[in-house]
Amino acid sequence: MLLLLFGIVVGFVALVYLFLSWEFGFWEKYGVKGPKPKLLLGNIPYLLTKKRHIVYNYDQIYNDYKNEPAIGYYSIRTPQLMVRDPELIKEVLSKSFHNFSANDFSDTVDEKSDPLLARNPFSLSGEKWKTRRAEITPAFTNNRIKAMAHLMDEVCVHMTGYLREQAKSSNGVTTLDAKEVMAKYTTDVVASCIFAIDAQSFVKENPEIRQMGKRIMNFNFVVQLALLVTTFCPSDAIRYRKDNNINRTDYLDHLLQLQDRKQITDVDIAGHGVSFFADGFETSSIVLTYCLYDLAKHSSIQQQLRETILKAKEVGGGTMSYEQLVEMGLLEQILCETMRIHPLIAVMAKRCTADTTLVGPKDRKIFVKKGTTVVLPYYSVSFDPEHFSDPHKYDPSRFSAENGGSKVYRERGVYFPFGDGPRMCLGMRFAMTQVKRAIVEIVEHFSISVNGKTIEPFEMDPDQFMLMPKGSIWLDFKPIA
Ligand code: HEM
Repeated sequence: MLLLLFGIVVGFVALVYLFLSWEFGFWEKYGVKGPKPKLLLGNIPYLLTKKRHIVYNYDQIYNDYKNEPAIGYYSIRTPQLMVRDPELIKEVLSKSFHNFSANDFSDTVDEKSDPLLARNPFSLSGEKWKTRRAEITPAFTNNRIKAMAHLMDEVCVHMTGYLREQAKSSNGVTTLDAKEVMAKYTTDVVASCIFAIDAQSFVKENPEIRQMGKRIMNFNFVVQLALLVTTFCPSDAIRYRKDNNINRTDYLDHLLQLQDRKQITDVDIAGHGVSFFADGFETSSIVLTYCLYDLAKHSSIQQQLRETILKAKEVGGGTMSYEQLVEMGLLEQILCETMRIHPLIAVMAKRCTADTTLVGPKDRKIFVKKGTTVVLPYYSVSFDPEHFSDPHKYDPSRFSAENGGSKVYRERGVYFPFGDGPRMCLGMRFAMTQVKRAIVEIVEHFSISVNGKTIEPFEMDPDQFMLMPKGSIWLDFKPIA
């Protein structure tokens, strides 16, 4: 009896072992080099142990295989491919898009249990993705964003008032978690642009919509999005606008026109609204936080930007036009460098949608099987001295017009903060506008410096999907008289 029990246990352990290690010869079979995986953990141990952020595992793999165009590794037990060569990165994002048209987690969202997230282009593939993307693309034209710019102005007034108040009650300088302040700003802008509501993040102590936003970023989507929608469902806004014949050139207006033309449902509208909210506020607030941090660290660049802003306003007769804002060269360079030196994500993960062979330098052939996850190591590429000289140095001038702007790096396949190709970020123009508007507002009215509460050098927080340092970023805001 004891022997039988022993046999069952040994058999079970052997089965588990086989299950976990079955695929471990995969990359060797296809002649793709890569690190030896560990049982249970594969090559991304931080995924399970959470000792550090997974970005450090990916970065190690990237740097250990400098001469390989692509590296085969294992996520727990699953073979995945890291594409390292910039030409191949371009191939995956653009040239061979038909073979890599899905995001890694596309189609994992169930439309029945999560009808709203299932309408986000980010989580779709194939025809459904095409349809949803086509539905909202016209909402992000230059004219539509220009028409929404005054909503950003309104939020900026609230933000400046809030920061001034905070400074007044703290002897002239206020120390704040910059990420929290920037999230208030982007939440209010996005809520105003989608639902035409004033979320009052700078007024209320604990605004409901900020609470929802925080929970959305905890990835407990099903419950949270339902909550968000029941609280802020645009149905009331839709009914009100229809009943009162109100026309505003905002996102909701675009969706209502779409409903007239294409018979989409209220749930479709809510889905698009929630997508905009989820995609729109967190990403931009992190970029904003990092940009303020860089300016706080480099006071001469901060001052140079302040002078540029004041000059532009002088030319504009005391105000800055939308065109002046989006075309301000120095601000563009500063933001490009922020998005390089502080990547938001470790890797961009795509799924191979048809068996294909990538051809690397020296005619190196890499077979990619349908279903394989292919990651593009944005973080590591950004710090690769082969692509960016002195990569850890903050230097906005590398993106100056004389040096060819961001275009040169994009064309080389080494700079893609918004992705590239047919799935490139839909909200890029909107994001850049809301980020630029807030930077201009703060730099014009406040002198900013890094507070000692910020833990440096940064160690990325393993509990967050997007790259944010542990303890957040704390800045001192001092009003300029
Ligand atoms: C600075 C802020 C932002 C950054 C850095 C950013 C970055 C990205 C990236 C890297 C992707 C993946 C691209 C790819 O798969 O090739 C993406 C996709 C997307 N982004 Fe953004 N994003 C930002 C802001 C926004 C905003 C404000 C919105 C909407 C209001 C938005 C909407 C989307 C959508 C809908 C997709 C999915 C596109 C598709 O799969 O077809 N993003 N974004």
